[in-house]
Amino acid sequence: MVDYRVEDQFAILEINNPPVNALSLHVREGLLNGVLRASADNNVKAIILIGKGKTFPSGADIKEFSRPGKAPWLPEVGHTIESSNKPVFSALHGTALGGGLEIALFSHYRIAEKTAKVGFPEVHLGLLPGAEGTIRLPRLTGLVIAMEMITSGRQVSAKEALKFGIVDKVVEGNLLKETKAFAKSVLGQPLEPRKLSLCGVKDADQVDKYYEAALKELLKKYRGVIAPVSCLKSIRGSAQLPYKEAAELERTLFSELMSGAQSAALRYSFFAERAASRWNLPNGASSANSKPLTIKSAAVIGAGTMGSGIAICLIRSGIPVILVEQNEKMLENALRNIGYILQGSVKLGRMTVDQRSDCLRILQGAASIEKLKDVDIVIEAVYENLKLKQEIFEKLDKICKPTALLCSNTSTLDIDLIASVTSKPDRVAGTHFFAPAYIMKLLENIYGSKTSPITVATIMDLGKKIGKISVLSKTCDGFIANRMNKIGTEAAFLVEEGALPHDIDQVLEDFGMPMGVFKVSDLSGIDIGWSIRQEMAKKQGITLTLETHYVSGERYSSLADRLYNLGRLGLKTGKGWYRYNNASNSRKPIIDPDVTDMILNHCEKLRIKRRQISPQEIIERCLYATVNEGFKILEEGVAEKPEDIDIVWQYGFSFPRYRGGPMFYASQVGLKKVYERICYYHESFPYSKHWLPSDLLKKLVSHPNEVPINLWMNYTNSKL
Ligand SMILES: CC/C=C\CC(=O)SCCNC(=O)CCNC(=O)[C@H](O)C(C)(C)COP(=O)(O)OP(=O)(O)OC[C@H]1O[C@@H](n2cnc3c(N)ncnc32)[C@H](O)[C@@H]1OP(=O)(O)O
Repeated sequence: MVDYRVEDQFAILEINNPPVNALSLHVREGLLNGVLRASADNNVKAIILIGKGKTFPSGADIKEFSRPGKAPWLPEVGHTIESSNKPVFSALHGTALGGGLEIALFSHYRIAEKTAKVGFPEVHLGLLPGAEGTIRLPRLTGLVIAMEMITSGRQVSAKEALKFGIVDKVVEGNLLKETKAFAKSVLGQPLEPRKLSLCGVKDADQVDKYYEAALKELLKKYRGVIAPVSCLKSIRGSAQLPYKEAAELERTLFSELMSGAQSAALRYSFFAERAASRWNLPNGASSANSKPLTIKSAAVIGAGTMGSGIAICLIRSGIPVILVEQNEKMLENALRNIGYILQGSVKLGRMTVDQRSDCLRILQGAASIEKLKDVDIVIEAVYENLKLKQEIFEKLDKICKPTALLCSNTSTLDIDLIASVTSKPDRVAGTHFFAPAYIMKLLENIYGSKTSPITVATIMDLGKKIGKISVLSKTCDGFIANRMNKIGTEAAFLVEEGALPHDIDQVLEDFGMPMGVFKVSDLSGIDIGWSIRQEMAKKQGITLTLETHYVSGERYSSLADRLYNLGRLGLKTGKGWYRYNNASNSRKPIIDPDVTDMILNHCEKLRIKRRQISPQEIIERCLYATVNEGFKILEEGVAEKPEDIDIVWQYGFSFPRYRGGPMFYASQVGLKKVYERICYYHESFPYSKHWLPSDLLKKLVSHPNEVPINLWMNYTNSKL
């Protein structure tokens, strides 16, 4: 794991632990023994630590965090490095992160290859740099930079690292050769001034001022997240306490974070995100054995908000797009809007003026789909109507080249029904983007019963290329995301039973959702849900009224239909579940007594006796109903693994990452407890089939050993 050799009186300790040279036990042992051996060797003048392959260590081995660890610990290795009687040089390339950077900070000198990046990403794992990184970095950079880097987890370039004083030299070419050359230039110089444990923090007298300012920012930016504040406390300690005491404080704070629920969820999320990119189909095809096609050109059909957003994602990644829209005016508007949106990105510094021009150069509008015969992929994004989509796919089947992939941005419709009108159903799939498509990171890809592995591999790969997190779902009504989301349904029932919309929103926001369900509904428009409900009623041959309380034996709430009838369509009409001050163009929701009256009237008409509803019940009803559906989705193979579901929730519905996702959250609450509450709510609400307990959940609780491992999490010790 650490190869030791001596060259030109340099002991070279080459860390060899692919893929990222994580500081696993054997690496720590290798470093410790290597430094001791080199220090005792009279033929060695200096020691060089370097990573083999693509990077210097990118951190501690996160997998080790979930099991009892073994000494030597990183600080012990670090102090052995610092106290060596020979100068130690860390030669950085790739991503020198976390524990990797800490090892470098224990070294006496740091040389970085020009493209290297350094940083402390621990905060993304709900941790702090626990091998004295919070004590050492401020000694090099001063407090402000250390606070910014550690609390944000930002990776900085070699050039910036040089400016901040983190590295001593940036080199090009052969890193080892350049490091030796640098080492020769400083050999013989005293080591004491290079030992950070002996240095002070130069702006220590300003610490309270910097701490207060940074804390204020953090509390605003990371509501409910604890690690950034702990990072800050530890950095404050670095300035206020003697080195040893500061290191003890850091260790205490690190242990608290490590044993907490937030870090467990964030570490799980790190692996879940990577697991979601791996997929297996029931026929044995998988991401490991299927190669994607290269997509060189694309078309998007429909120039509405979704279509335009999808086009932006593609052109931003250099894929030329033909945007098809029959309505000329709409097409013109869409092309103009895309220009404005990209202009906004320029203003925000996310792209340059030239990059914007390059994007617009590869975008063209077209009024008909006849022009699409040469494109590699078509993404249809017209409104959610099966007949319309089938008509389009029938035409595409005749016009497009036989190898073209035909995809639909449907959010609910069965991919098999869409594919059935084509002669090449193996080339048909769903690519479900989330609004706004150019911002939201999730791409929910859907395969039908005839979708080929190549098609799946290509859309998953395309997602990665355009900067999305791709998750694969089997086709079904609503796929993973929309099928599972029961929050809106239960929230409406809770309002009928006694809660008010702002009570529910508050509880959900306190839980960590960025916005409550009723605020979201106002933002997207009350008419959207209304159309979906009307369409559903039409399909079932029923008429919905304001008194409808059951549909096909299922409980139904007509509260949102009442809002629609009152013309309260949400933010766009200045009134919805809340009121908005349109005069000042404010998007701030204001509690509206008219809505409360409307709710009370509704309950009176339907003779619903209202009661006090606790925050606990709101969370349980909204989340456990969703979790129950999640287990049904797993059971049916719609999602291959719970990680896929959690990633859909994090990136599609902004579920707080520090809670992992609904499935992980359930595992932390304890599946037995969740199951019992689901059974209780099923008894209480027999007319809501989403409370019918999932068989898989029942089995997990009663016979966990009979459940295949991929159906439960590999990374956690979930409580059963
Ligand atoms: C006392 C404690 C002291 C210190 C605490 C720490 O050091 S905590 C760890 C801090 N470091 C990090 O958080 C870095 C995490 N990794 C990354 O950000 C990226 O992996 C990285 C290094 C930028 C490389 O990105 P890339 O896109 O090239 O690869 P990918 O992310 O797909 O990772 C490749 C595989 O490596 C696994 N992996 C990455 N980092 C770690 C790690 N620190 N420990 C264990 N495993 C790691 C990752 O899961 C991938 O595995 P795979 O099986 O292929 O999914």
